[in-house]
Amino acid sequence: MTIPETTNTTRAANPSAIFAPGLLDGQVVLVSGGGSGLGRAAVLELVALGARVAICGRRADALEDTAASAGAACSTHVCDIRDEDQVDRLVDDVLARHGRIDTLVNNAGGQFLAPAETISPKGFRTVTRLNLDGTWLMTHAVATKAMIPAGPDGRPAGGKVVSVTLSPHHGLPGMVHSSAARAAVENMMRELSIEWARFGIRLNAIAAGQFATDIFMTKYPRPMVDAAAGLVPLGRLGTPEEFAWLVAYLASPAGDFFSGSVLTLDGARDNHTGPWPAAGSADAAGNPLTEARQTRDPSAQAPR
Ligand SMILES: CCCCCCCCCCC/C=C/C(=O)SCCNC(=O)CCNC(=O)[C@H](O)C(C)(C)COP(=O)(O)OP(=O)(O)OC[C@H]1O[C@@H](n2cnc3c(N)ncnc32)[C@H](O)[C@@H]1OP(=O)(O)O
Ligand SMILES: NC(=O)C1=CN([C@@H]2O[C@H](COP(=O)(O)OP(=O)(O)OC[C@H]3O[C@@H](n4cnc5c(N)ncnc54)[C@H](OP(=O)(O)O)[C@@H]3O)[C@@H](O)[C@H]2O)C=CC1
Repeated sequence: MTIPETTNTTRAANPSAIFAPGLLDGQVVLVSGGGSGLGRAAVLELVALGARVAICGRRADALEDTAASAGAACSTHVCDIRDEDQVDRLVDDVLARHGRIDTLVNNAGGQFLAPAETISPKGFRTVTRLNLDGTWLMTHAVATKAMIPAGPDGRPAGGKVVSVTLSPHHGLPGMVHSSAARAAVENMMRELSIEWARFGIRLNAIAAGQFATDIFMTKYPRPMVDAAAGLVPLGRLGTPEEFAWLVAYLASPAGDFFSGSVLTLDGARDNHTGPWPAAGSADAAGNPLTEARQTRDPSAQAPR
């Protein structure tokens, strides 16, 4: 029998640049896709703040690599989140190892870029299974095994779920499958935030804009990657650390009143494409065009 650990006594090498050490002492967080990119950054931040973190993904080597940086507070679990039996086993293993799950971070996901008319039924299913079904399987298993059952005080243990989705919300051309699946995940979080409030479970989504992870920089066609920052009003891609800080914030007591929210983290990409003023909206000096004030003709005023 594995004796559950209670504290993270081995702090990660790099302290948080934002939060106080010990902010998440005693917490256990499960991060899917913790072996790379945004998930890995979240793991390192959570461990730095005192949490014990379980990470899952399909590639053992990627998970081990993150664990080597995170230290003894991080356990690795090979699991394909699309497979119900593997997800069941994962959650059992994490509970056996750590004794509880306070926060689930549904970060595992992805898609391929292709014109909608070329996407086969299998291709569409592949992406929706990963992003929607996988997120549901993880959320349901963690809720029913760790958060709805009674905690030490006899009441439901409660907990938090943070699911990664996608900005812009108005559709990302070439990603119809993912645009559809992420919208569904956001509504899943909203719906469950109502149903499961009675168990003390808070569920939110982080709609990530474009972030400079290794895979983002290498998977997609170069011209698109090069153009991406220029489409963001703030003029740059997000950093994985900025994502990790928001995850840590939500996991902390400061996040306790967030539920059913979609937090868009995208440098304003959801609201406008590109810098402002846009082409055609600036004067010769580059300032936004302004309409001339209307001058009122007093003689045209209606008699009292
Ligand atoms: C000027 C405009 C600028 C725009 C700037 C922004 C542009 C980009 C914005 C991006 C925003 C989002 C970014 C991110 O999410 S970055 C993180 C990405 N990470 C991942 O995607 C990781 C996970 N991904 C995967 O595992 C795979 O990509 C996949 C989702 C496909 C799942 O892999 P799996 O191994 O399960 O699947 P298969 O490879 O076996 O494929 C199964 C079937 O899927 C179809 N398919 C797969 N790839 C393609 C492809 N490239 N084109 C078309 N169809 C594809 C196909 O039907 C496969 O079956 P078959 O092999 O039998 O044909
Ligand atoms: N980077 C960006 O600009 C944006 C990213 N996102 C989303 O944020 C999340 C993280 O992205 P990012 O870090 O950039 O990309 P990564 O590809 O590095 O991260 C995806 C992670 O998910 C894991 N994963 C994929 N499929 C499965 C599966 N079936 N079962 C278990 N784990 C799986 C991968 O591990 P493994 O391959 O070992 O299974 C990988 O660690 C993804 O959901 C992504 O789509 C959303 C918007 C923008």
